[in-house]
Amino acid sequence: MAAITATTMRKVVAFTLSVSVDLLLFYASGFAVFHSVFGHFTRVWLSAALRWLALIGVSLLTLGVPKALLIRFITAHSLLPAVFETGTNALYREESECGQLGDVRCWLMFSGASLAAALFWEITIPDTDEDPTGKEKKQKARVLFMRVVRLYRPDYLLMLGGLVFLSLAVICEMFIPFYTGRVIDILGSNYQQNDFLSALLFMGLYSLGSSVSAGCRGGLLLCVINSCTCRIKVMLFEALTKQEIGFFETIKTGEITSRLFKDTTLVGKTVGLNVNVLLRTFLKTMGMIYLMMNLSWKLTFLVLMETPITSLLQNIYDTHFQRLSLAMQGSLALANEAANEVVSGIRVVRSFNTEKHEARHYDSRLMDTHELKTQRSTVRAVYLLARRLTGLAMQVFVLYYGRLFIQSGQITMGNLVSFILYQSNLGTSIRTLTYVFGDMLNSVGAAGKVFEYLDRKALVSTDGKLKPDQLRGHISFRNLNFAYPANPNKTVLQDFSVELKPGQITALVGPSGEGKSTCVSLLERFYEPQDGEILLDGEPLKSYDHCFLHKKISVVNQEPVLFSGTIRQNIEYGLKGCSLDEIKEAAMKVNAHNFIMQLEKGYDTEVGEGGGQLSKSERQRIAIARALIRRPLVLILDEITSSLDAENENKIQQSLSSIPNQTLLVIAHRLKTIENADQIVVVSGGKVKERGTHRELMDMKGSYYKLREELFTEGNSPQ
Ligand SMILES: Nc1ncnc2c1ncn2[C@@H]1O[C@H](COP(=O)(O)OP(=O)(O)OP(=O)(O)O)[C@@H](O)[C@H]1O
Repeated sequence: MAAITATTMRKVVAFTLSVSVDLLLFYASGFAVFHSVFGHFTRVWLSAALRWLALIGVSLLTLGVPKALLIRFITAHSLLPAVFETGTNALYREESECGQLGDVRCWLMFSGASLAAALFWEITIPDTDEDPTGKEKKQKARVLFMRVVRLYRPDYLLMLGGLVFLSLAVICEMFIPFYTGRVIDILGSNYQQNDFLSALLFMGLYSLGSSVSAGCRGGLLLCVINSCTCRIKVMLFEALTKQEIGFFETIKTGEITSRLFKDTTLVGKTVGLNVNVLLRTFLKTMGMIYLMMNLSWKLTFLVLMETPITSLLQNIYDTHFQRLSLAMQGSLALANEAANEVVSGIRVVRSFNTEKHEARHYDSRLMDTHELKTQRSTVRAVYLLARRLTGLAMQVFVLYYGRLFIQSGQITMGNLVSFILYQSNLGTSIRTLTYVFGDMLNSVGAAGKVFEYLDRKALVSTDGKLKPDQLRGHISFRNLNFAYPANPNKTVLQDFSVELKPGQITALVGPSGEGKSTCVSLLERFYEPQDGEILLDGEPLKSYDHCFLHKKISVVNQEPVLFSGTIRQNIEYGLKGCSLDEIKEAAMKVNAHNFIMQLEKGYDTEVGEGGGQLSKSERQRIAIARALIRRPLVLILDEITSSLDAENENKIQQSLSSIPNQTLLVIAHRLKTIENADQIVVVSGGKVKERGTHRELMDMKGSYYKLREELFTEGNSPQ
């Protein structure tokens, strides 16, 4: 407490001392005697230097080494009168009222302007000493921005048209307040019909020009934005589909979809919308400042003093608003996740009678969002209040000085009206500039995330080129060691070696979770093993062409996945130009033709989302038909029999065993189904525990034998 009081006291002393010293020097420099000794400009600049030295000295003595912001304020405060005076004289060949100094109103005005300038400096130019990464960040943002601009290349012509209309709209818009003031002047003084009509005509023409150009600008630029956004989305989608499976397991689906939907839209906006607004507002601001200077340069200076304060307010507001918006998005995503989970698992919710619990859970998540929304609205309300107050204060100043200038004949009433109209537009423009600049940095951030995915090279490469005319289908797993990317510390396969011979059936059996399906994933090249390799006809799997390989190797998984569309589309999935006869032949092999023909639209029946309108067995048979129609050289069936009844299982087994020279890999729990396999491999703890034919393994009385015994005693008769 005592420390706080001492610090406060020191600050009060420093402030009082500084104001006294500064005012003393400020008044002293106005004395006529100094004027006669040094001349006008020498006196002004000497006073500036003395005040700077004195203020820095006082700060050093009372507060220690002053902070950067304070030094900036002192510098601006000391030098501004001299700069202002010199500038006024150079531009208008006259001495300003403030040039005489010694006027406390001038002192206050310059203090306000200096504070504003120092704050503006603080916001716009980060201290590179304090923030060494600032420069790097800016450089990165610039590179990203240019990359986004290049994405617009196909639409450059449309964009150019949009920019031409943008400039026209701004130019026309700028003259409307000017002619409004002119009409007031004509009405107020001795009325001249011709002048009045011509002013009205010009006003009408400029309004029309501005509206037409603004419409064309908006239309053209929206076209550009839409086409670019669409292009980026497709590019990103393509890049995503090329990523390895591990990528999708380590990154949340929400993050991927957010980049695909939200960030791409933001990137599209970056150039199209923000640059449009930025350019338009910048041109308008410059034009307005020019016209305002012509109406009254003194009032313009006064109005411009508001700029840094507005920017500071906007900056503070944007920071808080964005922070809360981000938190709100996260909390909304959690609430949506809770709702989605319940909707998709509604059967479980109903059977466990947890409707009320889930409703409360959803409510609590929504309350978090609600709280954040309230905070965000409060921040906005405070910001709007502060902004209105600043604007109001400036309007009062302009009216006060405007009245003085009208009285002294420096400005007409119409000019003041035009000026006030420009002033309110200028405030909006400056706020827009600050906002758009921040928003553009945001969009560039989003672009960074999009490019990160676009540039990402899949860890499992698909660059293989090998496409031999003849392939036997001999697969060798050689000393594989593998851990999933999502769980790199757990080795799933250890020194795993197995041969799959052409024309033979190999069965992988073993307890659950021991690594059987992992072999299939590696064979499909979903992942890259950390050690060892998989060879197809003696060549590493990765050297084969991606398309070629997946035509030769087909997989039917435990959980068959169908896509919305017809049965026909699902069977011929990924193949071009399949005839209906081929589709029917594949369906017959898996005993699916009969049930398909009983459906109202036969092969053109829609299967619904994820094949939801079919039973699990029907889905499974269509999935097998989808694999068989490709006539694969290597067919992998991962636990497909669990959802098939005995009749379908027999039929499918007959069909599969009648395909000559096919390498068949079967993973099965129902050991009956694999008794006829040429080779049975027992997998345990990611290693090959036993291998041999059914007879050999039964005679060994090892793991395979035990497995059958267990299944038998559990009532799951292997026979
Ligand atoms: N995508 C994954 N990411 C991380 N770990 C995984 C992944 N898939 C499987 N695992 C783990 O790898 C181990 C082997 O799984 P795998 O699916 O190969 O077993 P499985 O023998 O086929 O079992 P099941 O007979 O039940 O299908 C398990 O411990 C499992 O938890």
